[in-house]
Amino acid sequence: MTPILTPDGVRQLDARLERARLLDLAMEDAGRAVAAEVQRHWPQGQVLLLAGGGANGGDAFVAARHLLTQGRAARVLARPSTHPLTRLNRRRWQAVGGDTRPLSAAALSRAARDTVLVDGLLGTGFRPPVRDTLAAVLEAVSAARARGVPVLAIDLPSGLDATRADPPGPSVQADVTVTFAALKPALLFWEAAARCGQVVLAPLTVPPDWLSDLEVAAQPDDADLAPLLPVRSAGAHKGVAGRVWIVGGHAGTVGAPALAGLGALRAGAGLVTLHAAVDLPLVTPELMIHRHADLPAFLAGTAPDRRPDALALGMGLGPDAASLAREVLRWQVPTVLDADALQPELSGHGHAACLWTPHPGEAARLLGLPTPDITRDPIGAARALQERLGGVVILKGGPSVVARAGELSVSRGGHPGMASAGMGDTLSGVLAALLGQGLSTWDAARVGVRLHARAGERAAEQFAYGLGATDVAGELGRAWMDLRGGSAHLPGV
Ligand SMILES: NC(=O)C1=CN([C@@H]2O[C@H](COP(=O)(O)OP(=O)(O)OC[C@H]3O[C@@H](n4cnc5c(N)ncnc54)[C@H](OP(=O)(O)O)[C@@H]3O)[C@@H](O)[C@H]2O)[C@@H](O)CC1
Ligand SMILES: Nc1ncnc2c1ncn2[C@@H]1O[C@H](COP(=O)(O)OP(=O)(O)O)[C@@H](O)[C@H]1O
Repeated sequence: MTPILTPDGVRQLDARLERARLLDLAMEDAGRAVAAEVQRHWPQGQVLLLAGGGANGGDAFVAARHLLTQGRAARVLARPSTHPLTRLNRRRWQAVGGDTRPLSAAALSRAARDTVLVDGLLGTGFRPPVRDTLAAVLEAVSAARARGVPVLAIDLPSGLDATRADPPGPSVQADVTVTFAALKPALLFWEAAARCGQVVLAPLTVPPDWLSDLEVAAQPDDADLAPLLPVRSAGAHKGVAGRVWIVGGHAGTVGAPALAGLGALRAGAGLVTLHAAVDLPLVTPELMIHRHADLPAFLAGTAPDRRPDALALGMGLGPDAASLAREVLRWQVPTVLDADALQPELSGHGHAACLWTPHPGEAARLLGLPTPDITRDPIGAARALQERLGGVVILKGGPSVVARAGELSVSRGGHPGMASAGMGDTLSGVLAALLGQGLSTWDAARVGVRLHARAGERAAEQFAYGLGATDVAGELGRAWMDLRGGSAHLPGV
């Protein structure tokens, strides 16, 4: 029987051939980018490339060919492959005189001396746990690195699951990771990111629609955020620069609202008032402090024209936080809900100008999940929180994820020293200040987390260890100028 293509069949075949051609071009781009980074970071000496059976291994063969033709001593240790493009690039490598030996832990240990190692074993197609003899190979890579052999990972270090923020088992520690087309969660978050070393994002010359229907999150540059910063006109007075309330504090946690107030002040709020049922410390004389014998009655009785432009509620507020939150949510004023106000019973009571700011523990409480489920997949968790709570959600961490309906953003920067008590309180004040100066909830969230992270980076230059929330608040003004592009000069001033 002889097969015949219908007109539709001809068109489908054309589309398949075009896709195959694009995949070949993409692998060529990927391997070329890897070779370029090897040349840039380690311009001398031998290069030993490890090729797994999938397309990650194909990238290694392409890189080896480019390195060899550029005069570098390159060798490949490879797993058998059934992947057509990987097999094609293995033949192309051999056609330029390239040498391939079978991969084993023993062969790797013998060869990995006075060389640069390129890890093309497992990429985005890896599903944990590591099986076969690969676990021993990963150990041999670690042993080589411990002897001082530098490691460059292709797309992501082998053993990491691209979709997860935590290493699922043993994985390669890379000095440099060259990734393609877009960042993956493993390259961004917590411990997995720490395995990647310096991350280089290499573009691929693929059609624009290659990623557009896949992309779920974006990481804004400072230049994207700078135009969103509020600008104070020359004739401004304190009444037009945002009247912000901070509602928080309880016996034992009176510092939390004070830190939020400081954050609000340093983020440019014109008038910041703290409302509490207990005495708050006057650590910042610019803040106005009101103690209320009956805080619920005070909030319930606040007439619409006395309400603030924005508020943050929950920092150290104690067990009444959820009922107080319900009261202020009725006002429909831009509101940051943090800490004690992050209770599951508030689901369905929010509004569009509501900004929820859980850390992973609070996110776990809101979603009724164990905390490791949140830290394993911060992007998925932020999306689930937003769907449940509405408005905009910031899932705090290193880095933080910002979610609104249908859109996700991952912040840049920050510092591990920011993992200290009170840091989130300062952020809630910053966010309330930005809302009070007229930013939308989405813009306030993205600008606020970046401003806070940048201030943390700056403060860490002085107090890398033992970083405190007040140190970070003190750097907010300089962080603001950094985001603006280094200029203290405001338009029209
Ligand atoms: N992003 C882009 O646009 C581009 C991406 N590109 C590249 O493609 C890569 C993805 O390639 P991919 O899909 O072929 O998968 P890949 O990561 O090589 O893994 C498959 C191999 O791993 C093995 N394996 C799996 N699980 C395992 C386990 N538990 N334990 C042990 N082994 C296991 C599996 O073995 P098998 O199951 O077949 O026995 C198979 O051999 C991507 O990371 C990037 O480098 C560029 O080429 C071009 C543009
Ligand atoms: N490792 C880290 N890298 C970057 N930022 C971090 C890191 N750890 C914590 N942060 C930031 O510090 C803040 C901590 O907030 P949170 O846990 O709510 O503190 P608290 O409840 O004590 O005020 C968040 O904004 C978070 O993004």
